[in-house]
Amino acid sequence: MERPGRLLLQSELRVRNAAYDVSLSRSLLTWKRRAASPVYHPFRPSVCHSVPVSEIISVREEEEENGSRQRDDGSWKKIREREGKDCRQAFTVLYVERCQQHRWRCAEVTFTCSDEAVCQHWVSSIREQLASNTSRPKNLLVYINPYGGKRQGKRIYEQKVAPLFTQAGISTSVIVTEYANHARDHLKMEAELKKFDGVVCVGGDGMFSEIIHGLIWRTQIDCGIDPNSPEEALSPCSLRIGIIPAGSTDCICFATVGTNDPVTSALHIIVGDSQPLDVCSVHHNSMFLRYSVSLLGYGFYGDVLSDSERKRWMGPARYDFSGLKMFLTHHYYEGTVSYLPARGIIGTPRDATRCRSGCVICQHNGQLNSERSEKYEMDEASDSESSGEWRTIRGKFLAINAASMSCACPRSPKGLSPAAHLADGTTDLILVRKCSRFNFLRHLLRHTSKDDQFDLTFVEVHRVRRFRFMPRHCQSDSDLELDLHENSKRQIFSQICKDHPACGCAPAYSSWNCDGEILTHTAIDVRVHCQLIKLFARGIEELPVFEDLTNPCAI
Ligand SMILES: CCCCCCCCCCCCC/C=C/[C@@H](O)[C@H](COP(=O)(O)O)NC(=O)CCCCCCCCCCCCCCC
Ligand SMILES: Nc1ncnc2c1ncn2[C@@H]1O[C@H](COP(=O)(O)OP(=O)(O)O)[C@@H](O)[C@H]1O
Ligand SMILES: [Ca+2]
Repeated sequence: MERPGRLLLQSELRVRNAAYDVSLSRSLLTWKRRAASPVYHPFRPSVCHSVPVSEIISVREEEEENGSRQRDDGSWKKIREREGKDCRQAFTVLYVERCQQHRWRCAEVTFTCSDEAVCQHWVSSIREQLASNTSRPKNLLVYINPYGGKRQGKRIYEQKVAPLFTQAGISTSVIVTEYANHARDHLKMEAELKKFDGVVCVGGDGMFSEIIHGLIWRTQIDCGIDPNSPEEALSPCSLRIGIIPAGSTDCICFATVGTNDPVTSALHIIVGDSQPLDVCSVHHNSMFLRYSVSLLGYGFYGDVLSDSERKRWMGPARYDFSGLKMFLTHHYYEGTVSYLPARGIIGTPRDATRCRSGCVICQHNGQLNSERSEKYEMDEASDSESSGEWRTIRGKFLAINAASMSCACPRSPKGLSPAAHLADGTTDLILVRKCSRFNFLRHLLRHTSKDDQFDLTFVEVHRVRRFRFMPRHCQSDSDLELDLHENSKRQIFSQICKDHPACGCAPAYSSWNCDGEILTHTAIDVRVHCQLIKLFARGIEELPVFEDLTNPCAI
């Protein structure tokens, strides 16, 4: 918590009929109960509270009449003045309150005072402080996917989010999508982005993917950069994106906020949080395919996704069903993975430290990255490939996963790569080699326990800036790329193929799961773009372990 600093206002006000010393500085609003009796009272509520000004949602004027509070719409005041009743002026401050498991709630406290001028002064001073905070959004462009998750996107937004935005004085322009890629194309071609301070995505990871595709594309076009080029340094997007979770996995929200809760996300948007995020670009033979921010998975996660798309009617449970099915199917995939290890950075995928709010590793590596790209711009030797840093692994794999963030989600609260960072310019490449069902189950189960899922002989993990994958069936004739249709026909064929090892594995063709979307090509080149986008989030907050000594109440 910040130090209180110079006081802007200090008054004696009442909260629920008790006298409080209330003070406001640029950083803190504090209310401290006046010592009425020195006798210890076990049931007396906490006597001192303080809220960072940055976490005040809004302030509203109220009036209190004989103990019953009324919202001030002017009419009450006139009647009261006419009748000459004894009234007190009041104002209510709405602020962020932290609950369990990283959830935030909107709490409120009402202060009363007998002097109208004092009350007005308080309201205007708090409003002034809020208005001086330039990181808060005033106009938002909201896209709702009515079709994602349990199809509750519209209801979630209207009931839980819109009232909070109204209270915080945020104006919105809301678009309920009518078809897939509606939001992406609207952002690419139509949206008047200058009018907005941010974009809100109500939906799952797939919907978020649409939003970033629209926004990144539009930003590059506006900056005169070719968004298709695999070698171009992309220009970062200035508009922040807020995620209101209303999908099936919602791992981007979970990994950046710590919970999948629409009210918590709305509050992070209102207070104007900012969290940069790495984005991977995926190309096939220099042709742009897609961007990814969470999981790029070939093999197991690709197959789970392909299979689950046909079971959308099951809702989020489709992933468990298809997960079990693909686990039992136990296919392996042959191919070559090449990667460029991330050099000069701090942090490894096996670290015990986690990416948390204000992560110093992200700050350090992000800085390093911008210095590197400046250097490379001046220096022609930007192709690290020529300097021979690339490494190549040929083999048989059950899964090839690249996690640009932890991919924590309710199914696996620590995620696919628990030590991955949101904004360090790298992705964690996880290779699960062909092994028995029993061993693969051990690996999967460790995603849900404290045990290290990488501490197994058939699993390896590398922190990389770039990687490539070439499936074996493309190596002989890479021009003969199979389209999705042919791919699935071959998969059926491979299931009945008798020519596979005795352990029960069947060699097969898979597809890439790219943030929940299936890629149309299997041979891909992936490159991480450090901190290309920003979210209305702050990363997962560290849970407090001891009393904060800078809290004025604790002194
Ligand atoms: C035995 C239990 C094993 C639990 C293993 C859990 C690992 C979960 C890691 C999940 C990483 C998720 C990364 C995010 C992907 C999303 O972009 C993407 C799209 O999200 P959206 O629908 O919101 O748009 N979601 C997905 O691709 C879903 C992946 C879900 C995978 C679930 C796998 C379940 C495996 C169950 C195996 C059961 C074996 C049981 C044997 C007795
Ligand atoms: N109005 C719509 N109708 C059909 N599909 C849509 C619509 N709007 C978005 N989509 C698509 O729905 C898919 C799933 O959306 P998402 O919000 O990620 O839900 P889920 O987490 O359940 O997959 C995405 O691929 C997105 O492009
Ligand atoms: Ca990263």
